[in-house]
Amino acid sequence: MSDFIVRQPCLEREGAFAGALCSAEATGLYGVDRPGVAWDWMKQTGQAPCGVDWVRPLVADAWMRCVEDHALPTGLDFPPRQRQSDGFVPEIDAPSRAASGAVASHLSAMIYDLGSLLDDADVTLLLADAAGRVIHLLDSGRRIWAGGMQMARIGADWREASLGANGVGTAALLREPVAFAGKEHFNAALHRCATAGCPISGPDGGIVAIVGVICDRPDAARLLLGFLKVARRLLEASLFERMSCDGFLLRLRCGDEAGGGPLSAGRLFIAQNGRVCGADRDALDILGAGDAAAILGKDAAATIGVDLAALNAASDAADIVTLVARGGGGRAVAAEVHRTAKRRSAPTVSSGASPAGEGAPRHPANAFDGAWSDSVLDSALRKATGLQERNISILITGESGVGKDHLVRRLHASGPRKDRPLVAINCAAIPRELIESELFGYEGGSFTGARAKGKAGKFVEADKGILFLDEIGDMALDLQATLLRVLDSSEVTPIGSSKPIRVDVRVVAATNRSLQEMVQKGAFRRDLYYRLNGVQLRLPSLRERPDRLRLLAHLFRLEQEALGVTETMCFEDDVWRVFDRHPWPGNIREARNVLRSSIAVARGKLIAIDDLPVDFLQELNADCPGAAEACQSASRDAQCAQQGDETSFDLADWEARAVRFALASSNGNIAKAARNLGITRATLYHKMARFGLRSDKRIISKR
Ligand SMILES: Nc1ncnc2c1ncn2[C@@H]1O[C@H](COP(=O)(O)OP(=O)(O)OP(=O)(O)O)[C@@H](O)[C@H]1O
Repeated sequence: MSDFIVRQPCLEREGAFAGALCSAEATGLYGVDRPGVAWDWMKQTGQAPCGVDWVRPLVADAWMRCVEDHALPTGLDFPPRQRQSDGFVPEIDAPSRAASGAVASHLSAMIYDLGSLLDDADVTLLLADAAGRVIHLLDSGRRIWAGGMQMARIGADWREASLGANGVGTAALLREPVAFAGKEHFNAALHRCATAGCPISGPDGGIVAIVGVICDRPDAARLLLGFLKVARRLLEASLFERMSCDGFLLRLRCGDEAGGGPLSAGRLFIAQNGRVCGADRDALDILGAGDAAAILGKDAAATIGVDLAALNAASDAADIVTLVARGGGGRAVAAEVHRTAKRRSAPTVSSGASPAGEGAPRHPANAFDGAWSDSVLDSALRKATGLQERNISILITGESGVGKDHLVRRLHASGPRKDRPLVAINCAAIPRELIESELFGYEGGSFTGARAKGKAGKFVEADKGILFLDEIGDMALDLQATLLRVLDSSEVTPIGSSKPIRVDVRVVAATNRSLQEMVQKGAFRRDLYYRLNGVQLRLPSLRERPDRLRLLAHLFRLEQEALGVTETMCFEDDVWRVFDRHPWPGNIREARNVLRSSIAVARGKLIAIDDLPVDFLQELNADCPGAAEACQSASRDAQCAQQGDETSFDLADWEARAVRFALASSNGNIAKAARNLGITRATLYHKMARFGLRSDKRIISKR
């Protein structure tokens, strides 16, 4: 195709302009892939076409910047620019520095919710910081690009200067919604895709993030852009909801009082000093403020014609005020006025109007605050708290180890019942014959072996608090009927008593089994299922979570703290690759164990693949060559160790690692560590002395 173009004189201007691409119209070629022709020409000549109609002006400008400003190579499939020395951990951490922890995590949670709208659409939804580096990524990145893994991952750099013109990076640079289709992308690696990006503004008008979509259908670019514009409204409205200020909230009405009807749209905040300190996109549109900077931070009296005296009077009299829109010849806009006070604990959502790009000055809220917030957990927690307040039963589902119990504890700690008891009962762990007495209590002497004074059941213990029914799928069928009765009547009758006791409990149930399937098979009562399943919150498995590496990095820090490691440790790049590809059947529980074990076993600050537990490596798919080799080598090592082949394996070293690991995982408990190792305590003390280990947490502080 490229040869063809160069040999076609009609595509190039003659004379003084030789070498420049002529207009597409002038060629008389119709039905050709114009961006494709222009891109091939750019590949051939190393120049960006300028002032011609082969590509949209937006694309031509972006290509020009790529060639002239960013000095990117033309006609290639190139990886995003990054420092070769960058390891995996900096790649994960870097973007979070560019976005406020609170804002990024709030948006990530929202993205998670939006992602569910796109479940079957085969698109990848991402959130990037204001410059264009990915901080959250959802769904089918892998499916779309088998070969594009480097880009479809958290930490990837989508800035135009790094990856060439693309929806996300160019939207960040231009600060406006942008979509690219197929060969409109500067980088050949993106030619199979459509990419779109849309900047998200905070209430103060500054860009806080870019929401982007990638999909493997180049013709879907416009559609993606439409979706993103809707998503932007939702995200910005939700950021506005989080804002608070000492002053006034104005709810604008679109039309004049006579003709506007009940339609109300647009909100803005005016602070006590009389300045406009926040506005949503609708308010900016209604007030004709094309650029947020035209009114944000400005004196309200001077810009929209309303002063503090008018606001005070209107809010006292529950009256409306009239604002003057800047555009449309000073059109009058009616607004309700509400006095507001700053929520002292509210996280700031201020973004600062920091321009995209490296080295741009940043508002303090955009600086990395070191806090990691689990967007999945936060989103579930938000939903659960609302449901709890409305007395709706919550059923938490998800594989073993995904954090169902953890979620309930967080829900209790942060919810309205935090000063009341949280009573957990594991329905799988209590013998069938005892569960009724455990749940409902009994009167003294009501059965053989019963305490003389009787016992209050879990329902009574949990009165005014939360009762957590874990592993509910394991409850016997006949008991399910009794449980349903109690839930419906809010009364329990202890065994041996005829006096019902009224209880006020919020019930949260959890299971890793499919209750729906159990209902179909008749193993779980349908009526109880509906009673418990007011709303179902499904926690995803670790392998499904696009942010798993960030979560692992966070858990890694937690484990180091728990083990009292004082020096900062990190993983080799290969280890992160293994973590990324691992199926994690034990989910977060497994992750914490693996991280703890590798910290304990590692000999230096850098943790390598052979510091990972062998069984963990064995769980890996064979398609992860590095890990498979590591796994083989670890198994070989273990075999050699068993066979006493000291030429290829240092047995003492292996033994020392095993001892350190056993001590760390038993938290310094000698008896437990010895049991786990299958040796006596005396032998363990002997070995500890030989390896210079102590029984407290300091054993794992690095040499
Ligand atoms: N978001 C999280 N941050 C830190 N630790 C977590 C998180 N979620 C879970 N964990 C930890 O992972 C381990 C397993 O979590 P949890 O017991 O809540 O899982 P589960 O889904 O209830 O498992 P099971 O179904 O087997 O009972 C616990 O040690 C818990 O503290």
